[in-house]
Amino acid sequence: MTVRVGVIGAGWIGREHIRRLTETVTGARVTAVSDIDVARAEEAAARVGARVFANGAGLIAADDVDAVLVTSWGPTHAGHVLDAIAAGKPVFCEKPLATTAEDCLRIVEAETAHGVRLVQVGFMRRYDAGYRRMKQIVDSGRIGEPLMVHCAHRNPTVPESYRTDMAALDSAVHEIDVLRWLLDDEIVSAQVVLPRSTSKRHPHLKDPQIMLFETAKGIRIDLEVFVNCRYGYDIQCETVGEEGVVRLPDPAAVGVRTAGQHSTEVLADWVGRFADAFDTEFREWIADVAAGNEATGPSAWDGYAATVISNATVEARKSGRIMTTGMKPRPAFYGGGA
Ligand SMILES: NC(=O)C1=CN([C@@H]2O[C@H](COP(=O)(O)OP(=O)(O)OC[C@H]3O[C@@H](n4cnc5c(N)ncnc54)[C@H](O)[C@@H]3O)[C@@H](O)[C@H]2O)C=CC1
Ligand SMILES: O=C1[C@@H](O)[C@H](O)[C@@H](O)[C@H](O)[C@H]1O
Repeated sequence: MTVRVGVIGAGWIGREHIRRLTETVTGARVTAVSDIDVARAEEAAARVGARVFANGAGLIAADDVDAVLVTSWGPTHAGHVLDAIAAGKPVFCEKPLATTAEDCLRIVEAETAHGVRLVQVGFMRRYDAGYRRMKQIVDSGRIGEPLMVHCAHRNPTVPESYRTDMAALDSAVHEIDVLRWLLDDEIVSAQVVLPRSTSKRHPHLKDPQIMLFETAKGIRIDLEVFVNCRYGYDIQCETVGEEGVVRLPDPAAVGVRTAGQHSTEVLADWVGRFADAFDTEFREWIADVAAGNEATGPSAWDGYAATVISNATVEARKSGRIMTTGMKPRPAFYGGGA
């Protein structure tokens, strides 16, 4: 069966995913596109022979849309995801699932009432080969019980529209999700320490930031988010256990020896760094939809958890205090226990 996908939001990542579903993933076809910028929707749709819809609701209701991909701006996600659940259609939502905990919980409640998992959230790092290998090693017990995790999330630059809160909401949210998954543990508190800001930032921005998280088992995580590091897009992660250390590999790159130096390339952005992870993420999603299976990737509950923790991180920075996340207990529908 070819899965007919409708895409809401034809911006940067929407166009990337339309290309991916058309050229890289087998068993999928983009049949519908909607964007509040109609010219953008028309251009993206014309490339793949899809129909253009004036709004997300019309696209979700269309007979030739089997599954929905939401790649619009964060604050619009909840409405589209809720419409897809109401229509009983699988929906892949780019991060964040929703920008408020309340909206995430509305989605969780709607999906639970529906009774089958329809929602998958776009936390693609869980599909990265390096993170997957790290998880195998942590789970195998080879490094003993994890005690600490040291991470860095560096972007070369960000646009002027990037605000200080986005270091947590837009960037660190990826570590927040992938570390909950890697450690099979919950983040219970957040703190933010602000070093001297780089002179290379837009004046309104606090950059870099050091985020400190504690998990329910007492594991300590330190995360440097530095979005004007200039030199490239660089994601680092090292888990320290009682008997060893496991470190995320750098992406494969050839070594160049010339002019008295030995160098390897640092990638420029998340598009290249996580290209393979995005491909795997979509292959698995399409395979699940085609087989009529429940969604198996990051769930609406994971989306809720990431939003709660990233919002607590923003509050921690603003207040200068350690903030507990105040997360609700995980419902049985999402694998929670008594
Ligand atoms: N997984 C990842 O690594 C990444 C995820 N993202 C996420 O993807 C989403 C989109 O990001 P970008 O593509 O960078 O933004 P963008 O601004 O390039 O594109 C968003 C598009 O959505 C459209 N749009 C906004 N509201 C809409 C609505 N209600 N209905 C239809 N279209 C609407 C806009 O006109 C725009 O064309 C964000 O939630 C962002 O956090 C973005 C980059 C990387
Ligand atoms: O999601 C993403 C962007 O929105 C964000 O701005 C970047 O910092 C992340 O690395 C990227 O994966």
